[in-house]
Amino acid sequence: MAKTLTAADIAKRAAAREAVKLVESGMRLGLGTGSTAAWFVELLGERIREEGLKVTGTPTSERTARLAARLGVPLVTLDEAGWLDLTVDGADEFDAALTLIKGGGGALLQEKIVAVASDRMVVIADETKQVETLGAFPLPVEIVPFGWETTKAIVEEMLEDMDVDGRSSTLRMAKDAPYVTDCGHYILDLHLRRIGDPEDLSGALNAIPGVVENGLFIEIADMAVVGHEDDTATTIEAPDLTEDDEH
Ligand SMILES: O=C[C@H](O)[C@H](O)[C@H](O)COP(=O)(O)O
Repeated sequence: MAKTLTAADIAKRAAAREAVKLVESGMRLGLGTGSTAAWFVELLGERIREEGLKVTGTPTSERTARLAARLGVPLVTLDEAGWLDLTVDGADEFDAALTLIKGGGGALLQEKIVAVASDRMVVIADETKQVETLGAFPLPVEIVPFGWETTKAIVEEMLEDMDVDGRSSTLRMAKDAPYVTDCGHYILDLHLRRIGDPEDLSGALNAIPGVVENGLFIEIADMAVVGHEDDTATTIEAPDLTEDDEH
């Protein structure tokens, strides 16, 4: 029996359906992670099967790799691809500048590596992800397991000097043990409520030795495709990207 789609599923699928139209034969694609990106992979698989579209996919997580393989999307690693034409991925929040919070599904590090190695990054999301100011969604930060409690304390101390409203953080758990990313790291979720200066915060986080990467994607997305519950989608271009196509 076919699964009944929720309003959110319809909106996510609408965004993915619009984004999959951007794919042309011969493209090397970056494949995002999460429930919205999964719609894109599914619709891409459909085009491959029905139109004989020739593309390669570079997955940003083991989850996406499994899904794409099942749907018949030919997979290559980022190093095999060398560079990507287009990456399509979801987001937990995005603002008018197309600054994103990502990592709710724990894949932020590979997602960022893949996105910056792409000529074009398109974010797909339902309209609930669009915010005026980032920060209601806890900011994921990927950290090294060694000394993680010390790293957590340093991060929280650093937050005292940042333009944010909350300063607590929690180690992400998977049942009774810390959640471990595909790259073997932990994730700290920062409960900031409001991020006044994403660039400042991102720089300060990444300057801490135990921090591997944070979930703020700044000037990486070129376009957002926003899906709506009535099964339509609208697009938003990034306002402030330089002329240079490559990130
Ligand atoms: O780590 C996960 C990714 O950044 C996802 O793209 C993000 O969490 C959005 O996921 P979803 O489309 O399921 O809301």
